[in-house]
Amino acid sequence: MSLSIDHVTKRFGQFNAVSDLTIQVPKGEMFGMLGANGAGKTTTFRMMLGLLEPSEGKITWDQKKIDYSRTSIIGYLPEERGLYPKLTVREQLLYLGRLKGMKKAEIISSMKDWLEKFKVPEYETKKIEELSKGNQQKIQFIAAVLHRPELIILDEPFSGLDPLNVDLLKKAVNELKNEGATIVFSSHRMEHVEELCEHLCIMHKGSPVVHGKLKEIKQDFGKKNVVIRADYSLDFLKDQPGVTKYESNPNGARIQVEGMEIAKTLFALITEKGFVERFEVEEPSLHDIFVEKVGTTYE
Ligand SMILES: Nc1ncnc2c1ncn2[C@@H]1O[C@H](COP(=O)(O)OP(=O)(O)OP(=O)(O)O)[C@@H](O)[C@H]1O
Repeated sequence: MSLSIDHVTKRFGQFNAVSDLTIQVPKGEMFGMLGANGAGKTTTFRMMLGLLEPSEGKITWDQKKIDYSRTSIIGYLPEERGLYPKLTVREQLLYLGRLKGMKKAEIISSMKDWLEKFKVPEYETKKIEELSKGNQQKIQFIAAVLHRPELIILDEPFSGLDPLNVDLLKKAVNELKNEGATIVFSSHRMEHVEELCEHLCIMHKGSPVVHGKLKEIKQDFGKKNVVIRADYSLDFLKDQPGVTKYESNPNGARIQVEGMEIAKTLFALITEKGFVERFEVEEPSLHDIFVEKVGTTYE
């Protein structure tokens, strides 16, 4: 069972919001959709949910088309948060849980459980309008997963949350994944995706520019970053063959190299020169990969 997006294009008039996107999300995995504003993430999600019809291609879950309005296997956190300000958290979740076919006792028990996880059990009787924006977002997340859906689609779930709440939410999505849910989420922040996902796609102007397994994407890229700390200038390494980027800083330098062999050469060169406090070879970041592929920075 998997979510399959097969050569999907979405046009609004002459404009391609999504162009020839093909993605497979295996069951039980966490998939990250990255992209700057307007890259096409929300449009892709709306098509996944059946809220928009692709202009070309098809999207299926377990080989069937999804109809969000008639199924409870999906949980969706939309980008535009939509809760009723005058209702209490309990009333709001009872209402939304019933729409998903849940019984009152189930809703109450699941709600208490989630409010406890988010460390806000006292919110049950508070009105939505009394909560801060970030806390309303937690309630909306609870609304999306209350009924334990198989497929969870979260549009920018981390945006607007403080670091503590980002951590609570990461814990929550990991827990849902460990229980078997398939999770797709979008983010502007590469580090969230690097930390949480096995598979990812970076969208740029409607097209997938980096796509696949995080580990393989990094391996295939080949290049590595060498981080060196030393109390003398490392500028002599700048023009070494195989050095593709050189950034010095007050404590040393961060150098992009073509591969491990070049890193070893740099190591030999600097140990000849003097004492090295730190020499570390790191995997390239998604940001490095994106910049290389698209020739521009992501933000
Ligand atoms: N209904 C629509 N009619 C016309 N253009 C649209 C429509 N919906 C989206 N677009 C355009 O499609 C492009 C992709 O939008 P989308 O909302 O999918 O991007 P996104 O990656 O989710 O961006 P953000 O991070 O800002 O939410 C944008 O240029 C947007 O203006």
